Amino acid sequence: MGAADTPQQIIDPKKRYRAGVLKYAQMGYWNADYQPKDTDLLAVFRVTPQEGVDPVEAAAAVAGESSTATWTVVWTDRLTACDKYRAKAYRIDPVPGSAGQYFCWVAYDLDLFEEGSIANLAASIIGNVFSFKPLKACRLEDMRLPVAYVKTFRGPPTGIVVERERLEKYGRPLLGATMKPKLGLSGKNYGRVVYEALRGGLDFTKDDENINSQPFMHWRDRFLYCMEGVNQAAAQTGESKGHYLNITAGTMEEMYKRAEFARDLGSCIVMIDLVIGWTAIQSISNWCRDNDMILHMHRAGHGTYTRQKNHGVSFRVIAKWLRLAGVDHLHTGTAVGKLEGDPMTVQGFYKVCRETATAQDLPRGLFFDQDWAGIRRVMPVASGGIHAGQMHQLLSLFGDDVVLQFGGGTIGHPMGIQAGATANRVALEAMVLARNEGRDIAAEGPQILADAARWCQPLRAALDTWGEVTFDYTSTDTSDFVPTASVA
Ligand SMILES: O=C(COP(=O)(O)O)[C@H](O)[C@H](O)COP(=O)(O)O
Ligand SMILES: [Mg+2]
Repeated sequence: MGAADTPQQIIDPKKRYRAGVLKYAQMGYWNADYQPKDTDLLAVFRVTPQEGVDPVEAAAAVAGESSTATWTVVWTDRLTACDKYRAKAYRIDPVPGSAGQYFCWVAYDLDLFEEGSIANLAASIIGNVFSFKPLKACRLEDMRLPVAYVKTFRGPPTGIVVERERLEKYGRPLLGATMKPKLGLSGKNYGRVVYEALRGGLDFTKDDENINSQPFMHWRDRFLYCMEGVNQAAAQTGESKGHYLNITAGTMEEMYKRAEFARDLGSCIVMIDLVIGWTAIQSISNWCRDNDMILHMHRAGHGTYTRQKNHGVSFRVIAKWLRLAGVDHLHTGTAVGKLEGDPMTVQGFYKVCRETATAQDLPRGLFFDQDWAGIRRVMPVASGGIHAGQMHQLLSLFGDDVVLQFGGGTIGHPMGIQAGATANRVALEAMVLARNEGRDIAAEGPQILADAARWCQPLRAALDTWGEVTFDYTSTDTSDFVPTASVA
């Protein structure tokens, strides 16, 4: 679409390369006839042009500024294969229900990108364009990454299948807990909380995103006491257990040092925060691959740019990049808990993590088919304000391949941490059994939990304490999709 007088690409080289300023569409960054190639990277941006800026020109500007263009004609274009290297905006659609916003579709040639580098991809696609004055706002909604490009990444070092095999845990979600309070515990008390939670029935416990090496607990103390808790709980229960040791630090050298210590203590898993950056993520992923270590990713910081629909980067794009970069676990939302998460949108993130090929699914925010070309699958992590009383909702929404993580919902239990863990384990096993027996757990869930609580006092206490707790707020990040009536 676009106005009939939308500027078209100037073909005559004398006019096209004369010094001066042309519109981006005139420079060739808009081509409504372009047929994307299988090897192209495709992106959908949600663009809000400034008043008076033609949406087509806005789309062309996005294509231009995220590929080869600058604000004026440069003759040095002619020293390059510029027709190929120029990204092409090829389609725009008004966003349903949001006047003044447009979905702009852009195709990028594969040769614009270095193989195996998310840093390079990010610098191109989200490098400058989000500050561009003719746009009021801009959001990267989704990307299609061609198989040829996907194949240049190593992906998750472990993946869902191998993680389950290493842990010998099948047929149910895994259970975890984030340590609380987030900050302040000494190493010894912290290790005790880890032990209690694992002993009570959880598979994993976890450092919080901001636990590194503070004055109250240096990292080595944390690692030593946590592994003591892990080993004791594993020995007493006969189950494999783990604690995500957060190795996030100020330098890469320090992260490697902490990762090596975790390995030497026998930990099966280490953790990093998203804020360490793409290059650090890829480096530590390679280390995990070489050391048979599961890599847990906490998406700390993402909400600063993923949450608002009009500006930033959708988390589905971040999830795609993280799968390529190579993480084994990824926080992807709970839908029912304390943090942002529209159920359909969150299910879209889970599809990105877990499927071998992700089909277009507009109601879930997925604009493209995505072939993952054999790279391993990421275990999503549902965490943030969840409790045993929501078990039926969590299992219905997310199925088995997920870590359900209850921090406050384990440690805040009135009968103690072990009881909190037992409540979650019993709620989960009762719900999985009911589902496997063919019951409709979404509808019958509260009754299934109440029945299980009759012989499990910790579950009874959990339901009495938290059963009524809900976080019913309007989601900000929903897909803007309007189904079209089928023409019979
Ligand atoms: O500490 C917690 C949850 O604690 P609790 O279980 O006590 O609420 C995690 O940092 C959040 O899950 C992060 O959010 P997300 O998983 O959405 O990235
Ligand atoms: Mg946290």
